[in-house]
Amino acid sequence: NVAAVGRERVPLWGRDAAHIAALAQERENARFLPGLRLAEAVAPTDSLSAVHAAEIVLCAAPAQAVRSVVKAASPHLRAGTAFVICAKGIEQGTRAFMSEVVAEEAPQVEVAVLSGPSFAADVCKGLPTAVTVAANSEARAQWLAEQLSSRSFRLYRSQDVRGVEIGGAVKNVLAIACGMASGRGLGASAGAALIARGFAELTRLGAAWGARTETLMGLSGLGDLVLTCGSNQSRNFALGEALGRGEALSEARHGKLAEGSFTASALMEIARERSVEMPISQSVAEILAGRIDVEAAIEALLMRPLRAEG
Ligand SMILES: NC(=O)C1=CN([C@@H]2O[C@H](COP(=O)(O)OP(=O)(O)OC[C@H]3O[C@@H](n4cnc5c(N)ncnc54)[C@H](O)[C@@H]3O)[C@@H](O)[C@H]2O)C=CC1
Ligand SMILES: O=C(CO)COP(=O)(O)O
Repeated sequence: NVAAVGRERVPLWGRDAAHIAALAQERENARFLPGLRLAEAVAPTDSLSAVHAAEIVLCAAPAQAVRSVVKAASPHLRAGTAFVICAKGIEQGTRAFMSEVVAEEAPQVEVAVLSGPSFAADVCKGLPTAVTVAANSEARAQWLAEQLSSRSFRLYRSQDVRGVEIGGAVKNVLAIACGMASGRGLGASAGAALIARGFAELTRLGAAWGARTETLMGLSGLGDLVLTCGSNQSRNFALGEALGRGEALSEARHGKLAEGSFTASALMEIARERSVEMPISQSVAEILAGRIDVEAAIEALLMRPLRAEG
């Protein structure tokens, strides 16, 4: 809907023809965003060829599906199209960041990343939100910020593509840990400690990839971490909370997408490769893999050797 502000027609592609037809008819997505109407200009379509005419394409598929979607869209994408990744995650198996996936599958486009604290429902209701858009060139990032900003949806520009995608991927894993602490009833102080120590992990990983401190401390890093770790409106937090209450992983998802649960293992692999210590994220990955339970993970974190802060 934000992309529709000031535009006459914005195609919205989805893979499920029946769902797209229902969306076009009802002008509401009752499952994901109940009660929120699609903007007039949004034109649902099940034809990927719609991307051909676009100057800007926003890709909001789940991270593990981005490669297949981009591969299918690639023949229709023109050279120089601004391809804006909205997914937050790292690809399992290849351990690739989303910008790498897009560069491999559609080398003709100009990749950008949009990320930051923004629950879809808040954005759709027109509540004030601010996020970061990163592109390799300053001019491209500025142009995208101008094209996509509205009064309530403010875009800050950046050239730190990797820093922005690291923040989005890591905060989801950390939100699962914060949810677990909440589900276990560990209290608000423990939640704050997890956010601060989690941010130290995010910063260490970012530094290993040359991310800028301003990026990690900005909207797409600390900003999104605070949002996602502090509200069970977050699906990652809600998954952790359910696990913390003792639900099995198979039930705890409640049919919702929790990106951190798919990114955790790949995150641990890239952290290990670059010798980055990430004990909280590691605990989440091990719990999700069924190697330890929540109680054992808490015990292990509390018994870690005392060290200097940093
Ligand atoms: N919902 C939110 O508040 C925000 C979500 N994001 C990110 O956007 C990405 C997508 O999240 P949501 O839209 O919330 O998820 P969602 O679960 O609400 O919707 C995902 C959509 O992708 C479709 N899909 C799933 N697999 C697909 C495939 N293989 N090919 C094509 N389509 C496929 C589903 O049918 C569904 O329509 C995630 O990476 C998430 O982290 C980013 C910012 C905010
Ligand atoms: O990324 C988000 C908000 O910025 C959405 O968080 P969840 O995917 O955990 O719901």
